[in-house]
Amino acid sequence: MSRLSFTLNDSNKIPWLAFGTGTALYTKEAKKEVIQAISHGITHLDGAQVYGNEASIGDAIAESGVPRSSLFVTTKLWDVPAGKTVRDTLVESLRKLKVDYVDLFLIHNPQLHPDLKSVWKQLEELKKEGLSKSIGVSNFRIKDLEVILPGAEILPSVNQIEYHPYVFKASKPLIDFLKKHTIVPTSYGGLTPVNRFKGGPLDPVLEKIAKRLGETRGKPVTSGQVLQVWLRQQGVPAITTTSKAERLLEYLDVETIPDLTSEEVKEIEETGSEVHHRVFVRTSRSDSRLVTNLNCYVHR
Ligand SMILES: NC(=O)C1=CN([C@@H]2O[C@H](COP(=O)(O)OP(=O)(O)OC[C@H]3O[C@@H](n4cnc5c(N)ncnc54)[C@H](O)[C@@H]3O)[C@@H](O)[C@H]2O)C=CC1
Ligand SMILES: O=CCc1c[nH]c2ccccc12
Repeated sequence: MSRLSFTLNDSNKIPWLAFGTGTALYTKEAKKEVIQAISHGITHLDGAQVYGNEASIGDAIAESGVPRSSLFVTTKLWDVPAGKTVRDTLVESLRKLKVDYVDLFLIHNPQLHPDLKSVWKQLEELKKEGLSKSIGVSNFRIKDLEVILPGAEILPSVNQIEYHPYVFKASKPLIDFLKKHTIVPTSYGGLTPVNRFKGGPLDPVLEKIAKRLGETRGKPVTSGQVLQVWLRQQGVPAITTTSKAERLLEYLDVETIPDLTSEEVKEIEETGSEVHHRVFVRTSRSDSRLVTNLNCYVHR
C-alpha cells in the first residue's frame, strides 16, 4: 500500500504515487489496469475528460472493493462545449466515474480557455460546492498562473506538468514560482529519461546511483526508481502508469528507498541540463482546430 503523501495548500493530502490513464491507456478501456493498480496498493488515480476512459476508471473503483474514502481521484477539465458550464462537465465526469466527488479537478490545458480567469472562478465554486475536494491546474506556465492568481479566492493546489531531469533547467523558473505560491508541482512523464529518451547522458549517472543504493540496502534499485526518488525528495508527486504488476511493485518500492545524497541530486540535475527533451508538446488552437501531436503520448 502506498502510504506517502504530501500536504497541499488547502490542507488536503495528495498521495505521492499516482496511476495515470492518459498515455499508454489513452482512449483505451482501462478497468483491468486500474483494478490491478488499486489491488497493488496505489490509491491515487489520474484521469481526464479527454482520455476517454473515465467510465472504466469508475468501473474499476466500483469493483475494487476499496472504499471511496481511501482513494484519491483526479480528473481534468478539457474544453467547455457551447451551451455547457464547467460544472456540467464535472457532473458528467462524476457520473462516468460513479463517484459523488473527485479529490482533485484540474484545468488540463490553459490554451483551450480564452476566459481562463472565469474558468478558474468556476472551479472555485465547484470546490465550495464539494464536487471537488481540491482544485488545480495542469500545463500552466507562469504567465497563465499570473492570469488567475490576482483576485483568486482559492489558490491552485497543484500544477501538473511534464517534469524530469531533461526539462529540469527549463522548468526551474516555473518550479521556483510554484514554490513561492505554495502550489505543488506534480510530475507526469517523470520516467522520460529511461523510456522515451533512453541513451542520453543521464544513463550512466542513474546506473551508478542505482548501484550505490542497491548495495546500501541489499536489494536492487533501478534507474527508474532513482528518478522517482529524485522527484519524491523534492516533494513532487509522481504520476506514472504501467500494465505490468512488476512495475507497480517497482514504483511502490520507491517509498522504501533512502534519499539521494546532495551530490547525487546535483549530478542528476547538472547532467540532465546538458540536453533538453520535452516530450509532451502543448496542445494549441490552430485555424480554430485543436492540434495535438498525440504520438508523443504513447511510447515508441
Ligand atoms: N496533464 C497532462 O497534460 C499529462 C498528464 N499525463 C498523466 O501522466 C501519466 C503518466 O505519464 P507517462 O509519461 O506515461 O509516465 P512515465 O514517464 O512515468 O512513463 C511510464 C511508462 O514508462 C514505462 N517504463 C517504466 N519503466 C521503464 C523502463 N525502465 N524502461 C522503459 N520503459 C519504462 C512504463 O511501462 C510506462 O508505459 C499519464 O498516463 C497521464 O495520466 C501524461 C501526459 C500529459
Ligand atoms: O494528459 C495527457 C496527455 C494529453 C494532453 N492533452 C491531450 C489531448 C488528447 C489526448 C491526450 C492528451
